[in-house]
Amino acid sequence: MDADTGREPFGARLRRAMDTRGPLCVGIDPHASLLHDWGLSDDVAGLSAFTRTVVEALADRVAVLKPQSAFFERFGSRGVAVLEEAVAEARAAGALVLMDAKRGDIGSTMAAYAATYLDKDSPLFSDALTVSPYLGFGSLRPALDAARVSGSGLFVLALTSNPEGAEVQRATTERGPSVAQTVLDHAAEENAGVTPLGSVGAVVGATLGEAGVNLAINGPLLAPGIGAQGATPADLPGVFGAAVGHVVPSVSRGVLRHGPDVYALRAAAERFNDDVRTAVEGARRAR
Ligand SMILES: O=C(O)c1cc(=O)[nH]c(=O)n1[C@@H]1O[C@H](COP(=O)(O)O)[C@@H](O)[C@H]1O
Repeated sequence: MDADTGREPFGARLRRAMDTRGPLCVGIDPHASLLHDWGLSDDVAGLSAFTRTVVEALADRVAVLKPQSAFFERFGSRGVAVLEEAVAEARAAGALVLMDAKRGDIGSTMAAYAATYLDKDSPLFSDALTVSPYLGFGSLRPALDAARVSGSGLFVLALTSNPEGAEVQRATTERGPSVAQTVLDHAAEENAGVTPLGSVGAVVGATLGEAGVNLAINGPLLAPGIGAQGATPADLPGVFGAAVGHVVPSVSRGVLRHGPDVYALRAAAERFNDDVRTAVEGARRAR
């Protein structure tokens, strides 16, 4: 328990969930093409049916569910209402909800985003939030403070899975290290001394081949890019090296394409979890 908040911090809750349920995070990304493939209409009714099915299939068994806010926002306030319901239901069923909204703004506006996702009285209150540090890591301070108060987590974009990210993230700072390394160093400072795992995570794409940065941040490493973007669980040891035990591999379409059958969705998630465990264990034995 955190002495100040009385709530178990996100990092500790995530570590336990990864150890008991497996490390996989499944993204809830209701693409129009997936709604079509599931035989659903591309409207709020289709969005709602899709989201309920994913939550019913997976919230009681995977460690993390990651709704991608954009796919809900595109339907306006009624889409956001579907998102609110999904967050509450997934959390009630035992999944940790990572809201993928990639928020980032100047401090005072960032405080409003923090109130939206990291205040326990907000309708969109989530266990963790993805944030962008590209207005300067310090601009995230209101979110870092709010997360600490509510026992929530943050995942800060460091090296994203898309090829366009490199021109910003691999650029070197005046002090020498890359921009991404500077972000990771800030995350490490936030997590210093925390056990068993800090609550400030970083996003590092599974597609990178080799991260080429120091990933020892004492926090979770969200690894998107598995499945539809071409990476596989077997790539994880090569990308993450000694930090692979802290990796939360994230898959959206690679699991969702197996719906709408709930058993097929469960089987797909289980296969990814098994493949990740095999890859991580193999890397541990080889060390
Ligand atoms: O933060 C993320 O989740 C994220 C970061 C990143 O570097 N790359 C990335 O693809 N994502 C998200 O992860 C999901 C990937 O979806 P799939 O490619 O279908 O597995 C999408 O919701 C992306 O927005």
